[in-house]
Amino acid sequence: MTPGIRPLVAGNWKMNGLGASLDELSRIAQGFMHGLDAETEALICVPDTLLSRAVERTKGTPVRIGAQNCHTAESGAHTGDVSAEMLRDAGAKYVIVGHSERRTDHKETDELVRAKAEAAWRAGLEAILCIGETRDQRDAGQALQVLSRQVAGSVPRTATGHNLVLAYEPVWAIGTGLTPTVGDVAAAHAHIRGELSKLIGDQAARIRILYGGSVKPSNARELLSIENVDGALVGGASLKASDFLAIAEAYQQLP
Ligand SMILES: O=C[C@H](O)COP(=O)(O)O
Repeated sequence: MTPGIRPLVAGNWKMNGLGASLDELSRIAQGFMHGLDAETEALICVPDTLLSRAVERTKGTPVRIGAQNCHTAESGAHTGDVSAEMLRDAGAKYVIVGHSERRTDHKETDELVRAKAEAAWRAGLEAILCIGETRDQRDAGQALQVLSRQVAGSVPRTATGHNLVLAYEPVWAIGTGLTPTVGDVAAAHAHIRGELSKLIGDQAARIRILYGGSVKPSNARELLSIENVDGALVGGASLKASDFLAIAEAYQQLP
């Protein structure tokens, strides 16, 4: 946790969820309506096909809806792509950019990720920008170096605490049940804050840095209590309302 920063617990449904999964979303929204601390911001990033319906389901609740990717252009001849403006039009408030699955599957570079963050801002969305090292990079002792390169290459210099959230997701921890040690998470987050500070100065202290990678109810409290961890980006466990709510509750119970 970082004093003075509102924590964010965000779910990323990835390419999961048909209409029926909106019932889980309704349960999440109910959980935040009744009993969960309003100090913790809640967000679910759904597939584009569910955006409008998800916004409808969460209307009047504290849960916000986001998307998982956007094109850099506002409109044009880009078959199959969706612009940040279109996501905003459908009711999204956030968009994830540079998730490692997109960096790998679609060969997204730091430069492209930076352009997507800027496209998100042009449309009035907040960007959740993902960075993180692979297993090989960690084993080679290059994790912090990789994070430095990704921050310098993909974070626009106009980033502020109002338009950017950073997510540290070690690639090897995503969907594997593995997590870094508390010491490694603390070192990575402190390093990211330092690199942000070199890039954007004082605003670095205002930017939320989420941890992502196999967050579940049983490890949420430990992970979320680490210094400079300002919330979580949750994949698999965000598909089940009871798990997602338990993760958010873990945050609420921190001293
Ligand atoms: O965006 C979320 C992350 O990729 C984490 O996924 P996971 O919680 O299933 O490991």
